[in-house]
Order: sequence, then structure tokens, then C-alpha cells
Amino acid sequence: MAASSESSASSSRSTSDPVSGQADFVVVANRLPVDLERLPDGTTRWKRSPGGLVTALEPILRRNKGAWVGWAGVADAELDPVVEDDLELYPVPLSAAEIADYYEGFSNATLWPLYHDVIVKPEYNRDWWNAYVEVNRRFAEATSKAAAHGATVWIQDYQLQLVPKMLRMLRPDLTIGFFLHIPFPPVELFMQMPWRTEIIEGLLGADLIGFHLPGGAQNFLYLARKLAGQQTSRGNVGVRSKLGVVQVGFRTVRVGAFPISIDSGQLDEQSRSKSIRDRAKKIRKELGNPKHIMLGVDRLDYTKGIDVRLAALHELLDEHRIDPADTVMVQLATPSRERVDSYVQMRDDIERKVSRINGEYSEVGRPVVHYLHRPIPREELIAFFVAADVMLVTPLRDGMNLVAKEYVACRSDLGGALLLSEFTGAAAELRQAFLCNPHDLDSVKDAMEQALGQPKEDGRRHMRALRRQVLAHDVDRWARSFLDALAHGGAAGPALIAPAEASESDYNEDATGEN
Ligand SMILES: O=P(O)(O)OC[C@H]1O[C@H](O[C@H]2O[C@H](CO)[C@@H](O)[C@H](O)[C@H]2O)[C@H](O)[C@@H](O)[C@@H]1O
Ligand SMILES: Cc1cn([C@@H]2O[C@H](COP(=O)(O)OP(=O)(O)O)[C@@H](O)[C@H]2O)c(=O)[nH]c1=O
Repeated sequence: MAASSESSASSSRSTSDPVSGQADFVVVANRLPVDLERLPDGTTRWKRSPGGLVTALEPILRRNKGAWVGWAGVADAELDPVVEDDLELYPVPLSAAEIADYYEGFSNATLWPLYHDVIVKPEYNRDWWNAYVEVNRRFAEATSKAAAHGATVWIQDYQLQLVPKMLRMLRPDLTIGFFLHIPFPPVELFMQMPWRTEIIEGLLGADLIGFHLPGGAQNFLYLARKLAGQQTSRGNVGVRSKLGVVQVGFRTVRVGAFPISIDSGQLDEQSRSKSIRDRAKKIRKELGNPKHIMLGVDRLDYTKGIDVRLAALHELLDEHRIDPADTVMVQLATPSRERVDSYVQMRDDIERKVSRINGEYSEVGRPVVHYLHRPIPREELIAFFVAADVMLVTPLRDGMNLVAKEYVACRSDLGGALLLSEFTGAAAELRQAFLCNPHDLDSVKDAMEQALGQPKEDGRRHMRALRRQVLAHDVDRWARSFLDALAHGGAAGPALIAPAEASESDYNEDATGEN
């Protein structure tokens, strides 16, 4: 079952030979890399799960023949383990009530807004918390059954912050890592959380806790001192270096910054293929061969600042700083968390903004904003990256934002410009982008105007520098740096991550891979 292509669930599932307690390397995440989809005719099929966590981890796990414990994306699905040549999937069932309380409630209406700078108000609800505890326990139990004696287990993200402690109690023989894919908030915000001590203690069950940026690691160290009363190191945490330390009884928990990335070599190669180049030309033509194509690619999430870029475009059109006759914007938006209130409201707001702009500035057959509300297949996305002159990445807050890195990896022609919010993790690495403050509309408008008007030679210089960063720091390097740190500080033996088959240029710090 390839996550990138859809296939019948029944044909790819081995029901006769469930494997248990055999895996030396286990990833645990809320979602499996594939979602089970129930079709109207009663049949099912697998489709790729949304989001950057899956994009990043799936290739790593396949290369290392690991096991993945997670939810299959639908309610009440009791599925057997799926065993493939290079991956084992262990589905964890969730009931409809648990999806409402643990996933939509505590994970996405409490933790998600709290950890993203309270862009919308987090809701604190005891029933949701109880469901979160219960589901975290189920994930810990499922992992305990999948992992071999002495295995390395890598737990992912905010939905599963209690699993490290629960799993350690069940299986003290395991080496346990935890990685948070979203920002970890400062003390002033985290202290709102009614169950703040339980969460910090849950995370401290791990041997190594990873964040994208040093700031998240520093916030965590402070809270471990304040809430769990533990001794911690006080020096600065570095990027992939200078780990922080928390002493929990006789155990030492380490804390570090490991910025996630993408399979940049593979994307670079794919984006050079004739089929993608041809499709990119066709997209341009289908859009009416405008002078400028601006592109946004996001889950439809209020953190992503889609409303901000639309507002900037609208004002630039009003001020005649953008000509609607020669510029189009394409917004590709994957549906996300559609039953959470704040997501429903945001969708209405965005769709109103799109129709206002189009109502005022489009001509028949030539909309200014092209808006698609559906998941876009990977190949098609790559063609859009190749076609776009300006990539709009304007989150109000984002742990990393892999889309920004994917755009850069796809531009071996050194064309295009990246407009990037300072409030993304990616901005710490992609300094040659057009950086903007999404809370300041003038800053976004100015950056948009500059990106559109950038002289070609300046653009090539910027893109070359961006590509150097993205090609040298790929997802393999991210996983290896985390797992090496985990192996060297814990009970595990040699590093588990085998290097990807890579061309020399993928790992050459000076390579831009340009055409
Ligand atoms: O599973 P969903 O509720 O549909 O959400 C999708 C994923 O969204 C989040 O992604 C984050 O991880 C990316 C990779 O590290 C990062 O670049 C991005 O900034 C984050 O927002 C979430 O953290 C995942 O757990 C979800 O699966
Ligand atoms: C809209 C869209 C996106 N993708 C892929 O999803 C991930 C998104 O990752 P990112 O870190 O930017 O943000 P979140 O994890 O969603 O918060 C990226 O790999 C995109 O290419 C996709 O495959 N299809 C889509 O329609």
C-alpha cells in the first residue's frame, strides 16, 4: 500500500499474520501515514494523510523498515495490523466520541490554539482532558505490544504528550524519544493550561525531547523547573547541538532543537522531470499566461494566515500597486479539522474574501484568485511549485512549514521568489526569503510587491542561497541527528537510521543543484 497512491484496503491488508512485539524501531503518531476512506458504495480505500508530519516521517520509516502506530482517520475502525515489505502499520481505533473529545476537542481546540500563540481562544474542558488521557493510554498500550525488547520508540506531537510517561511505566526497557511538531509556548501562555503539570511530567517520560527551534526547548526547560520541580541545565540550547538536561530522579532527560525538513533531493529530482515541466507550462497556460502567478498551498487552518495574504492582495489591487490584468493568485487549500468551530468560521471568512476580490477585480473567464478547496495530489503540487513566480507563506504562527522548503527544493531553475512569515520555524533557516510580519499588513504588502518586482539576477542569487540551505539540511539529516542523540544518551545501541540513497549533491553543503 503506497501512501501516495490509493488502493483497496482489503487487498493490501494481511489479516492472518499480525506481528506483535517484533519491531526494533517504532514511530507513534496520532495519524497513520494513510487514512482509511469509506466510499458511498460501502467499500474502503487508503489515501495519503494530510500534513507535514506524514510528509517528513513516511520516507524515513520506509527506509528503515519500521513500525508505525496511529489512528486510521475514521471512527470505530477495528483493523488488523498491516504488514508490508518496508513498513508495518498498527492501527489504534478511536470511537466517534473520542474523535470529538480527544482529537477535535483537546488536541485541536485546546492544545493547538494554546501552542500557536492563542490566535483563537483555547477551550478548557474536563471531558476532553479525560478523553485525551484515555486515548494516550491506548496509544501507549498499542506501542508496548508492537515494540520488541529494547526497541527505540519515537513518539510524535502534541496529541500524544502523555504517552512517554505511560509507556515508560509499561516498558522500562525501551529507549523513548519525543518530537513536538508545533511551537512550544512561553510560560505566560502555557500556565493557562489546567493540566499543565501532568503534561510536563508526561513528556519527561522520554529520554530525549525534541523541538524545531531552540526557543521551544528553552521554554520547556523553564517549565520543567517551575512545574515539575526538576533540576535542569540553564545554558542556551543550540541547533542539533548543546542539548539541555533535566534530572528526573536517576534518569537524565535531554532536550534539544532539531529543525525538521523534507526529502529535498527527491523533490529536486522529481521537479526536473519532463512530465512536471510540461504540466507546469500547461498550468501557466490554463491560468491565461499571466505575467505573475502567486501561489498559496496550505491546510485550511487559521494559523496559516491565508486571510492575511488575501487582505494584502486586496489592498494592493485597491491601491493600483498590482494590476489584475497581469497577476493571478492560486490558493490550494486542503480541508482540515472541518468539525472544529474555529475552522468552520475561518473557511467562511476566507471564501468571502476570495469572492469579494473576484467580484471587484476579475473579468469573465479570468478570475484574479483561483481557489481550490480539496487535497491536491503530490505531483500536481510540484508542478504548481515549478509554475509559481511568488510563493506566499504567511502563517501567524507555524512550527516549521514544509511547503516553504518544498517550493525552494523544486526551483532548480533558480526562478521564483519566496515570501515567508517571520513566525514560521522555516524563517530561522530561510533568511534570504522576503520575510514579513503577518500581524502587520503593510509589511506583507511591501514584501509581496518587492517579490513581484524582484530583478531576475537578484532572484537567482536569493534562490541559490535558499537552495543551499534546503538541499544540505534534508529530512534524513533531521531524523539522523535526533536518533543519534537519542541513541547516544539512552540505552539503545547503534544509530538506527540508515542513510538514504543520495546523490553527492544532496549532501554537499555548497550544492545548489541548479540547472
Ligand atoms: O492530522 P491533522 O489534524 O489533519 O493535521 C495535519 C498535521 O498538522 C500539523 O503539522 C505540523 O507538522 C509539520 C511537520 O513538522 C510542521 O512543518 C508544521 O508546522 C506543523 O503544523 C500537526 O503538527 C501534525 O500532527 C498533523 O498531523
Ligand atoms: C495543501 C496540500 C499540502 N500537501 C502537503 O502537506 C504538507 C504540509 O506541511 P506543512 O509543514 O507546510 O504544514 P502542516 O503540517 O499542514 O501544518 C506538505 O508536505 C505539502 O506538500 C499536500 O500533499 N497536498 C495538499 O493539497
